[in-house]
Amino acid sequence: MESELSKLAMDDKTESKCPDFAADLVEYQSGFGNHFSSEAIAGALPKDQNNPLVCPYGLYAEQISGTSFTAPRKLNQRSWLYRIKPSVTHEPFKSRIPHHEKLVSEFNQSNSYANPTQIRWKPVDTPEAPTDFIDGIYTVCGAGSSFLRHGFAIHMYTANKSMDDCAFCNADGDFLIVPQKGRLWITTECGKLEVSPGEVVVIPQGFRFVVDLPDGPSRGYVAEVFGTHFQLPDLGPIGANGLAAPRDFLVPTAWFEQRSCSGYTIVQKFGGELFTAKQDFSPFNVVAWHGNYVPYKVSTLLINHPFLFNLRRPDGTKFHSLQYDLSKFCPYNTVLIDHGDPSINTVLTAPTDKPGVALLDFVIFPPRWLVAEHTFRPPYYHRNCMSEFMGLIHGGYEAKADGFLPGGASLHSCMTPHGPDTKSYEATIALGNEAGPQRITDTMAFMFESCLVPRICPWALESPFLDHDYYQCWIGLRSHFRREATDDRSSDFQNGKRN
Ligand SMILES: O=C(O)Cc1cc(O)ccc1O
Ligand SMILES: [Fe+2]
Repeated sequence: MESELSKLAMDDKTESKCPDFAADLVEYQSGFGNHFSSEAIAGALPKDQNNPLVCPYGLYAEQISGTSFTAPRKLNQRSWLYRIKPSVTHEPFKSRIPHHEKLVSEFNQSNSYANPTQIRWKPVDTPEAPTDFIDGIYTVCGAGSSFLRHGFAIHMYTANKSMDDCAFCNADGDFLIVPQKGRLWITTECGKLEVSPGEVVVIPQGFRFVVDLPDGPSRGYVAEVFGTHFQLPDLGPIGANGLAAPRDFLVPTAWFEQRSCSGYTIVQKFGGELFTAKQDFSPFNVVAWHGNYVPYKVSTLLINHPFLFNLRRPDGTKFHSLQYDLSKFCPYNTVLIDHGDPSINTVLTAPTDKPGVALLDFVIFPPRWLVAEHTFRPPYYHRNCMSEFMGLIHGGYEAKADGFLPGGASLHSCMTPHGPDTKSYEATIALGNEAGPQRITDTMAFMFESCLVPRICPWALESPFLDHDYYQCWIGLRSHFRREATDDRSSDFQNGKRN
């Protein structure tokens, strides 16, 4: 056993930086909330105990706790990592220079604004200057505080370059990353994850990870939660099955490199600020691990549609469209009347202590059938005590005929009225009561919904991508009111002949 690791030590590489996911087939374990275990070298996991005096292969045992030691068993999350050197082997943390000015983890009047207006952003351009995932992530809005372990932040990222001999670690909260353009090759201490648009990945608080961009320019959304973790929603009367299935969540298998490098940098996000610490080896030196505190991904989304991204074939040549078949999420919907609340499409929820009140829900609007009778089928007009941030991964959104574009975003805060734009309203009414079953296709929108009221960061409000005309999309909604009693279900009424 010992000799296998010494052989690896002789293979000590200094040159390879971007792990070759294609050559090194990424393997996963499946399940949600399981107690997983994985060994890159057989026998590397200690038997019968977590921290023996001497671990197999001379590895160090290190625990990472995602909940307090004393959290109730059903909520308790921790993993044991068996690594070549412990994480502590680094120089002191220093404030990162140049400073990253656009990350916030404690929202207050000094760094963000209250604004009840309906807000929409156009998709941002990919940067021209070399920008990696860390440089390219910026906070749009959020509420609460990472210091007080209650709150959330919504970030977006746009990047064009892989991270280079540097790993990110978010001490503030869990990241739920929703790529919109370009795959992410994410190396974590538990192993590798390949995440494509149409999939999402959760990197829990404290894990070190590297983001490589195999397709070049990349863009997406990130929800960060402080003081809690994502879980699957209860299914209530739906029953034991439906929505996101536990077995569709994929967790990495152990992967390590024993690579010494003169100035490996750990970039730690702590209280929204970035700190760096140098070490002389790759932090991806975990030979085996076990536990239930782990990064994971899920293909929640999408049914057979082409994505227009720059992807590479196995032979290295580029192609520009890829057919994903990711019909994993199992949507439920109304089958007779009325538009159901969007909570029916919750993929993951980060709870608060109040039953049924989410710190942050991740909800999707996937392709599906609409069959409701004499019903206004698009999302209803509404005001919500929860706040709704929306993004669009692909295609169009049923409530917005124009202006809500893939890679763009919108924010409808607590009690801010919103709903279908004029064009979507008129088109729906024109279809009338006789509309048969309709299949919504070519779409994947999502919502981060929170019970906390977000404050908005100045750069998001001053962004050149802010859509100043957003309100116009509702201005054309005209009154259809008439005093005579009408039969709401008559096709005349539905056909808009009432004025
Ligand atoms: O505002 C939105 O577009 C999101 C949304 C969708 C829906 O189907 C019902 C309510 C809701 O807030
Ligand atoms: Fe809404």
